[in-house]
This record gives sequence, structure tokens and C-alpha cells, in this order.
Amino acid sequence: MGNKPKSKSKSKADRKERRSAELDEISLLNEWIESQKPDSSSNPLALKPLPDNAPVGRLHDGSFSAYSAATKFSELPLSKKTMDALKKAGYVNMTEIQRASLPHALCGRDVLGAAKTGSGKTLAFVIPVVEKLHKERWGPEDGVGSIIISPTRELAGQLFDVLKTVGKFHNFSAGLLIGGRKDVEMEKERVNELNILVCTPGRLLQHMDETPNFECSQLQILVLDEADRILDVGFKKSLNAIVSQLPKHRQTMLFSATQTKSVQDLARLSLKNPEYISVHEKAESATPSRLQQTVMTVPLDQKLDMLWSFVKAHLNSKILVFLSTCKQVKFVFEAFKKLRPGIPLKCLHGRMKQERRINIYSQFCEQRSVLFCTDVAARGLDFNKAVDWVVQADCPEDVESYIHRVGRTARYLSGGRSVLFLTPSEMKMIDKLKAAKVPIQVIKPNMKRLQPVSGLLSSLLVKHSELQELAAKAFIRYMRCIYIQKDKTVFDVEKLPSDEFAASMGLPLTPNIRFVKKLKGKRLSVGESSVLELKTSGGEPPAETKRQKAETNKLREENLDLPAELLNLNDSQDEDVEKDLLLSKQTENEGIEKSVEFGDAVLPTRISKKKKKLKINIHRPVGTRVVFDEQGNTLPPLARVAGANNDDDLSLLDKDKRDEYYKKMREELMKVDKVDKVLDRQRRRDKRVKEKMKLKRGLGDEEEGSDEDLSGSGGDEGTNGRKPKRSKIYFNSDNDDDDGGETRGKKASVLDDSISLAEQEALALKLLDAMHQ
Ligand SMILES: Nc1ncnc2c1ncn2[C@@H]1O[C@H](COP(=O)(O)OP(=O)(O)OP(=O)(O)O)[C@@H](O)[C@H]1O
Repeated sequence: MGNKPKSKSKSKADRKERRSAELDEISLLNEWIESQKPDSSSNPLALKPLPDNAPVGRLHDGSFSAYSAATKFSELPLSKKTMDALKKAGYVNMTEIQRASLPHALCGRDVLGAAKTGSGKTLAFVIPVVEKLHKERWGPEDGVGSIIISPTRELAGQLFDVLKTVGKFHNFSAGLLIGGRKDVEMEKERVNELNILVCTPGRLLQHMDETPNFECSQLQILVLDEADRILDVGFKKSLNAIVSQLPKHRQTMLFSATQTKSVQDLARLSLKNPEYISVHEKAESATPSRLQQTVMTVPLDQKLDMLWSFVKAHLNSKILVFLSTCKQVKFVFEAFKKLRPGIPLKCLHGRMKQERRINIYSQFCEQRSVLFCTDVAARGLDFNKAVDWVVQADCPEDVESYIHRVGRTARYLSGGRSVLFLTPSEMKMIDKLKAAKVPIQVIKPNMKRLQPVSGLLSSLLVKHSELQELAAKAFIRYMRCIYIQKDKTVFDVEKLPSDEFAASMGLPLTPNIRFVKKLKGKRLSVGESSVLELKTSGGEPPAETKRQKAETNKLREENLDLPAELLNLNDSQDEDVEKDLLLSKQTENEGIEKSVEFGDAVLPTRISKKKKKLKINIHRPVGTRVVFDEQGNTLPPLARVAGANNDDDLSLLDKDKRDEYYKKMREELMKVDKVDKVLDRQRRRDKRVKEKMKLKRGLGDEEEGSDEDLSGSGGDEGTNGRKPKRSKIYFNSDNDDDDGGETRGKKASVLDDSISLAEQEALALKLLDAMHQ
């Protein structure tokens, strides 16, 4: 007891001491930052440039110098708490991007950081985020001080982990806000208490729109990881909406391996004289030097054979396989899984439930396996540094996409390998990669070792109808994806051998691809001479016609306004991307309708060919009713009820006639309603009578101790004075409907004895006939 006050005062003194040390540290940091401010006497906006390779450093007397060549974190003006956390995590030496950007970021400047994949960009922005709040002595009551935005949920989760590592000894509260999590209500209750948010754009916007009192007016730092992707058209609307709710006076940092320099983009974020730090701009290659990259030509109809052979030849590796659409990922995963290659297979795409996505992601981090994925896994993910191979089975949509995909291997100091499959019509991609300083080696596959898989797939598809459906959908989505690609010098859907491709997937017939037919039709209608002209001039692939281009652009715009993952374009990104949050009801419906038009993923069986296809107008306003006639033609609303046809459009009738018509309709409906009510009463009365009779019969049986055993399971169950099972009573009583309430025994005998099997069959056929008429 006596010791208590003593220890209390001791701990109080300790706290006081720690606090004063912290304040000293903060004032030292502020001093340093002050010393870094632009010279106000000359040009107030000019930034003091740091010389190459000369970030700040800590001098022997403990003060900071702007221009000493710091290579270790310990030489930076960082708080002790951050330093301790970095030390604990084993981070000692800085990577190039960290050395170059941290000094700028720590003194509050806006930063545009670019560095190769796997080079440590995450720490380059997480450290300043934590340090800024520490310096401002941020507390729980101060609300949201920093926001880090990521394009995908998995990446957001990963960034959150790094934040937890760096902020381990700080007292900030941080939250991971991503779509697909069910606890949004709980999130809403607690989000106002958070100091640092790591989020995807959709979820952040949801909180901005829906959470009472949620505000970010005190925001100090905004970070966009994979900035070029977030500034892309797919996130345009949500990002604009987010930025409009943030204070203009803040520090903003953008990081990516493929950084944007677009003035428009930067203007959208109101960056103030940002420091553009691109540490590898002068490097020989745009990709990590420890990455061996190869490319080979694979005809489309041999792609699956090649992929299967590759997987079979690398059973002890961790392999990431990129495909362009969710449906393909699903199909290849399901089909290969059934063929049991001898290595665990997994799949990851944006249409999976969030929980499963997280599980798959962490399983793949731990286990040697093959992960089939869309571009949802292309950016930022750091699968425990140990992916051996990145296989791009489908060509990426552009060079940036390629760089991010291959960047999932050869991270930090480790090595890795990648292979890109290109169809003969996509070979232009090689020139583009080389022009962007991607050192890629063209190799020839050893065809002798190719293990054809198409035959196996055919028999699988015969056995599993759901797989056949999936194959058809995957086929159509792939063709559609090529059709809407922007870069027509690489992607030309007309050059693809569609029949052979369908056959290689094991499909018995080529699914109907309406948009390709349309395209071909249009090409022909342009006139042979102009097509010939285009073909002969200069060996370049024929350019798009104006109309075609307009159509493709329209499709892309319509599609890209929605999150790409939702549309399965390249399914990129969260594509998440936050489909449930970003879409207004209208766009959501439009998306569905569009997929009706594109995705007629029906196997062209004889039956479906005969059917006349329904034409659904995708541009009709949401909520309008469409009525189809027997042939599948659309009729004006209520026309069917009125017995009207297309020519007799109600909208053309004048007001009086229309009113009269509606009056007549109302009267008719009231009559029908009356009849319905009478019938319903009758039906209910019958039911009650039947139930009463059943009950009576049941009691009678019990009283009589009937030996009758309808279950046919022997006398014991029926004769022990026990009540027969209710289900049995109901089974027999159903037949009472036809019989007008005859006794159970009699009914049973009617069914069993009085009609022969042949008679029963004839009766059933008659009934069926009557139903079809
Ligand atoms: N200073 C460091 N010392 C040791 N390891 C580091 C250091 N900085 C980063 N790393 C490690 O390097 C790996 C890659 O880092 P990070 O994920 O930040 O790369 P990135 O540049 O953001 O890549 P991407 O462009 O693909 O998003 C991570 O495993 C990280 O832990």
C-alpha cells in the first residue's frame, strides 16, 4: 500500500519525461521542416531541390542536415516510435525511392513518386502518414487525419498491414474500409473515431454519403497508391466526388510504378508544386533487373494446351496466371481442377465473395500453387515475395498493365520469371514493350512437349453441363473483351480463329457472337474497295472505320463508367471495385441489360437456333414495363391486356379515348377481381372441409386400431396403437382432391388396384397433353 503513491509518482515522472522528450523531438522535426521551406525572398513557390542521391541525414550532434547522404532509416528525422517499429520489422536500409522521396514527404510537400514494382513505395508513403500525425500530436478527438486510397481490396488490406507495422508504437486509431464487408453498420458507428483510413474509393464514398457526421475537414494527408489506376476513367466519378469533400489545404502524395504526369489529373487533385520523383526514369529497364521476361507466340486455339503443359511442367513452383475475364478464370480453374494436374489450383477474381478472396489471397501467400486471376491481382500485391512465375496467358490491355502484372514477382531483392503468350495477331505488343524499355526475350515453345488438353475438355464438357455453359460464357466474354480493347493495332477480334478457339475449349459448337457478326456486316457494307485500299496501304492493320470506332468508344465509355471488374473488361481492380457502392440503380440495371445483349452465352443448340431472339432495348428507362408477344416482339405497355398490337399504340390515342379505355379496363378488372374472390373463398372452404375429414379419419383409425400399414414397412409401426405419421395422412389426403373426400383406405385401393399401370400412363399422357394445349 505504502509503495503505491511512490510508484504512481514515479510513473508520472516517467510520463512527464517521455512527453518532454517527444516535444523536443517534434520541435526538432519542425525546425528541420522549416529549414526546408522555399526561399520566400526570391520565389515563394520555388521548392528547394535536393541534390541527386543526397537526402537528409542526422548529424553527430543529433540535429538534421538537409543534404547529407542518408541511406538508413535511422539517419532520417523520424520519431522514436516509428524508428523502433521499423527496427522491429527489420527495415534498416532505405530503398532508392524511400531515400529520394521521404525527405520531401516528411517536410510536407506534395509528391508524385514513381519507381519500379517491388521497390518499396509503400513505406515511402506510410512513414510520412504516421509522422505527420505524430508531429501534429493528433488524437482520437481530432478525427480523420490521413486517408490512403487503394484501387483494390486486397491491396488495401496489404497497405493496412504495413501501416500497422509502422504505427505499432503510436496511439493512432486506423481502419480498413473496403467493399464486400458485411459489417458496414458497425463501421459507420466507429468510423468517426478513426485517425487513419485505408480504403477503396467506393467504400470511402459510401461513408461520405451515408455515415452521419462523417467528415474529413481536418485531413492532413491524402495518399493515392497505384495513382494512375485511381485517376483512370473507371474511378473517375467516385474520385471526383471524394476529392470534392476534402479540404484543399492538405498534403497529397501519389505513388505508382507507372506514374501519371497528366496535368489534368494533377489539377483534379489540386496538387501544389508537386515534387516529381522518378528514381528509375534513367534506368535501362522499366521492370526489375532480376526479372527474366519471355514471350512466345501461341495460336489462340493452342493456348489452353500450352497453359496446361506449362502447369504440368512446373509442379513445384508458385505460379500466377493472368487471364482477361472472370469467366475465363472460372472456366480454366474449374476445368483444370477436374483434370487434376498435380499441384493445388486456386482462382481470384472480383466477382468472388470478399471472405473467399481474402482466404485465397492468404493461402496463395503461404502455399506453392497456381493462382488463376484477373487483373484484380495485377497491382501492388506482395505475395510474400515468392512468386516464381507470372504467366500472362492473355495479352494485357497495355504496357502499364504488363509492367504491373510481371511486377508480382522479382520483388525487392528476389528474382523471378515471366512468360507472355501472344496470339499471332497480337505480336505488335512486343514492339510496344520494347519501346517502353521492357527487356523481353522472344522464345519458341517446344511443341514436342505440348500436352493437348482439348480432347479431355470435350469429354469433361459432355459430362458436366454446367462446365459447358461456363465454357460458352468464357468464350463470349473473351471475344467481347478483345472487341472492346482500345488498342486496335494489337487487338483485332476479326483475326481470331473463333471456331478453332471454341473447339479448343471443348465446346461442341461455336457460341453465337453477335457483335463480331455485326462488325463483319458493317465492314462489308463499307464497300470492298475501301477495305482493299486500307489493306494495301502500308501493311498496317486496317484502321477502324469512323462508325466502328464511335461504336467501340461508346461501348468502352459506357462500360468504363462502371467499375471494370463488374464488366469483366480486364476485370481490373475492385474493380472492385465497389460495384455495389458505385452504381446508381440506373447504371446497375443498364449493366445487366447490356450483359443480356452481349452475353448471349447460350450454346447454339438446334432448339435455341430456332427460337426467335428477344430484342431488349437497353436504352429504355429503368422501371418501364416491356411486354412481349408470342414471337418475342415488344408491344407497347398494356397492349397485350388490351388486345392491341404494335400498330395500335395506346400512346397515339387521344386523351378522351385513353380515359375511356382505362375506365373500361378498371371495370373489367373489378369484375375479374370479384370472380377471383369468390373462387378463393370456395377454395378455402373446400380445403377446410377436407382437413376436417382427414382429422376424422385419423381419429377413426386410432379408435379402431387399424392394421392398415400404408408405409408398407411391416405391421409393427402401424399397429402399436400409434398415430400414423402426419406426412402419410397428407400424402393420401392429397388424392382426396380428385375423389371428393373418399376414405383413405378406399382411395389407396383406387390408386393401387382399380387402375392398371397402362391405364395410369395413358391418364398421365392425357393430362400432359391437356396442359400443353
Ligand atoms: N527498406 C526496406 N528494407 C527491406 N525490405 C523492404 C524495404 N522496403 C520495402 N521492402 C520490402 O519490399 C517488398 C516490396 O515493397 P512494396 O510492396 O512497398 O513495393 P512497391 O514498390 O509498392 O511495389 P508495387 O509497385 O508492386 O506496388 C515488400 O515485401 C517490402 O516489405
